[in-house]
Amino acid sequence: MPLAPSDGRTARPVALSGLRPFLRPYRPQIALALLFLLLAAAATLSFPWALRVLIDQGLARAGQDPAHLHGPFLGLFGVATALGVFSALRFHLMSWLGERITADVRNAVYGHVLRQSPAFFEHTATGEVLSRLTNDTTLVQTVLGSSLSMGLRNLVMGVGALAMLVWTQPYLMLTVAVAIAGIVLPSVWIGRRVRRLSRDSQDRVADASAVAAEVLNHVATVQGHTAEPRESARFAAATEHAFRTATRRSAVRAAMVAFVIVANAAFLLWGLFRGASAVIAGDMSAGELGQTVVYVMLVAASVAVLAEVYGDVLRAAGATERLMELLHTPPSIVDAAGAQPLPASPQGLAVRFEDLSFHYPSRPGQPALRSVSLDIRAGETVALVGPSGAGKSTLFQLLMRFYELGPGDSGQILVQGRPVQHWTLQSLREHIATVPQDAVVFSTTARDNIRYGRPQATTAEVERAAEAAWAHDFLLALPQGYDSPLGEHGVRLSGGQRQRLAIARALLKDAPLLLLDEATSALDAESERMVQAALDAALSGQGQRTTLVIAHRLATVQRADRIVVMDQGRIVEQGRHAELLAQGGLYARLASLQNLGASEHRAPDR
Ligand SMILES: Nc1ncnc2c1ncn2[C@@H]1O[C@H](COP(=O)(O)OP(=O)(O)OP(=O)(O)O)[C@@H](O)[C@H]1O
Repeated sequence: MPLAPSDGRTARPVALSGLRPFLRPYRPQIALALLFLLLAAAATLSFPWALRVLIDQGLARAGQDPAHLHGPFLGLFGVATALGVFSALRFHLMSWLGERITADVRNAVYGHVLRQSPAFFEHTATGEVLSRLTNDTTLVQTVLGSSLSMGLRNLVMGVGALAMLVWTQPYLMLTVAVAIAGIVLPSVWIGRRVRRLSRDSQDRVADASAVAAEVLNHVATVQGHTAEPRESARFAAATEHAFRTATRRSAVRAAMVAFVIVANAAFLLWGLFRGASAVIAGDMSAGELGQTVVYVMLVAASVAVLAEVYGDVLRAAGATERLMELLHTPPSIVDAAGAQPLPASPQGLAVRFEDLSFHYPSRPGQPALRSVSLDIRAGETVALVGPSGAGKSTLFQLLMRFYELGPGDSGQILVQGRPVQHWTLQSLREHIATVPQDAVVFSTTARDNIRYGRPQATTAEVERAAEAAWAHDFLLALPQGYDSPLGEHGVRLSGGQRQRLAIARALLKDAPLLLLDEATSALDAESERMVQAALDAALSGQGQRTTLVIAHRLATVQRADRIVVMDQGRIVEQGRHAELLAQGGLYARLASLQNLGASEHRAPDR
């Protein structure tokens, strides 16, 4: 299922309700934040009223000793202090909530995405997921941490100021309502256009980042082709586009600011004029006029803020929708009802493929396996041999349950005599160690890289595994030995070293089933012999573990109890090296073409 485009066009504010489960744990903090919000709003609203009292009862009595003003002014200062304290508390609590809830959402989405099967990542780009985890959560955080709090404060204040107006100047209300509509409606219209342009400008920035990410990942290739000026120009074109879109947005926004200021001023001046006329005519006291003006200003300001906040709320609703979509995509491969943990199997796992036919979900028309039947005893070492695309890795993928049989598939996989789904996913994968063809090195220390499959392993165990995999010496020679950081932000390992590290990792995991994909990449003779020696160690577990190895070298094939030859998704031959050579079939042909028949094997000197 492809994910929705991340433009928020269809989002409605109700989409924010997806966040409800994340708000629930923080109900006390939310209640407290609302209380401070109400207290701060009450303090603000009491100001204009105090102003009227001051003007009418204080200033109006000209010629008196100003000492009687001390009390009211001190009172006002008290209100201002309360306003400051309550606002600060509200601000801090709301920001805390915004950050906390966003962090929770981010962790939940990441944890969930990590459980998705490889098929999910075939149709969802990693960049898309990352953008949701960063950009969308940031949008939600802005709204929860600031816009929503601003909106609520202005809503309370706007409604409060309106109520005070109705109470003190009911006849003015109609005029105020008309004026507000005159300011708000055009603002909402312009606001919508600003939002669209904001979205465009964000997309253009994302385009520029995409260009940069690709180029930086392949910077050596770019420099090798002396394409730096071309790439700079391509990036500059993308940033220029982003700049132009952003400029258009700010121009529209500037026009909107001008309109709001002028319209507000016109409305206020007109009100003041009417009010001043009423004071002169004796229909209204000066204090009442002052109070009314401030209330009207409060109403107008809060309406303007609310219109702006609404835009943010819509954008956050879109972001929430996209995050919830990720969070609510169930992983396609999960434990079956009543799945059992796979019991410890010190003699290795027995594996059986029964008349297995399989298509990858993205290739329903092309079978990757056709009626494969293979019985592997516990403790046996089986070499899989065959041309590229024969289906060897597919057997591994299905054993690990990275893919499940779909509607057009048939047969089954048995582990320890039970269908693979009988066992819990976690226990199944805990019982399998893998050495992929392209060994993955994480950007952490060498020690942690080896410990990846068994994080609780002791230092001595790590070193023993490294020694068996012929990795100890080169690891010791690194600048900080086993503590040297590797990978992207550390030491770069050679292809052969990476493979030995991956073998050490698998040996340390010490699982009853080892799935080994022998690397085909060309290594120099010395490196090749080291890798071969490491493989020997991995393959020496006959009787204690079952090993399935996708083999490309004679030495590996010869160590196997049995060789299974695959072609176009089928098993075409089975037997031992000499038997298969004698048969003169596909194996004999492959052996003469590849180094299967050629490479000799001699352990390197330690
Ligand atoms: N994720 C996938 N989605 C769709 N098709 C796939 C996928 N992985 C492999 N295939 C296809 O399934 C078939 C079997 O592939 P598989 O990787 O099992 O071959 P292999 O024998 O391991 O080859 P190699 O030695 O080159 O790795 C091929 O036709 C391949 O293109």
